[in-house]
Amino acid sequence: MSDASYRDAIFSTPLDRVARFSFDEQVVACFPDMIRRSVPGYGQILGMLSLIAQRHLRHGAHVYDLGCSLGASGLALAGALPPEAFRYTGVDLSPAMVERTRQTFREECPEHVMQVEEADIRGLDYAPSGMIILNFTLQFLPPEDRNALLATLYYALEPGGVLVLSEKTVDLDERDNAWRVERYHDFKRANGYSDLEISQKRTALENVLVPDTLEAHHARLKKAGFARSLTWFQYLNFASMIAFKES
Ligand SMILES: C[S@@+](CC[C@H](N)C(=O)[O-])C[C@H]1O[C@@H](n2cnc3c(N)ncnc32)[C@H](O)[C@@H]1O
Ligand SMILES: O=C(O)C(=O)C[C@]1(C(=O)O)C=C[C@@H](O)C=C1
Repeated sequence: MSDASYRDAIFSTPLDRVARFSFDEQVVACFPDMIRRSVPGYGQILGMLSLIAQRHLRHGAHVYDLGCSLGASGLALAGALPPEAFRYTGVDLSPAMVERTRQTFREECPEHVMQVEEADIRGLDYAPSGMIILNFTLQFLPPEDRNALLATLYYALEPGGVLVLSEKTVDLDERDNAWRVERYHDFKRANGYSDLEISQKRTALENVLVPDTLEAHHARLKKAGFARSLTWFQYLNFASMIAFKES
């Protein structure tokens, strides 16, 4: 079955050398379990994406899901909106993710228009769209590439379009940051991860997932052209923002 998922045990045994985190086949095989146990509020964010689409999306508009992984956002939209309500393009750089997601969409929502492209989101020729989703993807781009991508996305959005940006975040204040990170590690422990798994994953993500502050995100969105953006969800050091293109 295409949605079969194994329990994430990637960092459960001591590794001589912890390699940089990458979205390879090992991660793909346990990704649904990994993201559900590692991202506070992940399910709630997915649920809200379809409510946001129902409110903001022009009938029949195009939706991009950038860094779509296994297409969870696409499945959420297809579960809530009829086939004629939107056309979806998921984009991901990982061949293993793309292959599996194409199969999932064929099996789970054959009536909906669901495309998946294997590409780098920094080099795409974007079609006009009503909604663009960046669900925990911008954090994996080199920081120097983030402004240009958001400016491109601003131009790709139709008037009245929305960008939803979910990210792991940091606090400028060291004590606040430490408190959030410690409670995040408690959250992971409560979800069955050991101290070894938490620490080895942290090492693997160093300089791979580079988080920004919420203030930096909103400033970047403004610079990209969005006159208005707000944080609609926050749970510890994970947040989701929405930015509006004026109609
Ligand atoms: C944390 S996952 C995203 C989770 C997914 N959006 C969800 O909601 O389930 C980040 C994804 O971004 C993809 N990615 C990272 N850099 C990328 C790039 N430059 N272009 C396209 N995809 C990229 C990775 O392959 C990975 O699948
Ligand atoms: O496990 C962590 O520390 C995370 O930051 C979670 C996180 C993410 O935020 O993208 C990191 C890598 C995987 O893609 C899934 C979730």
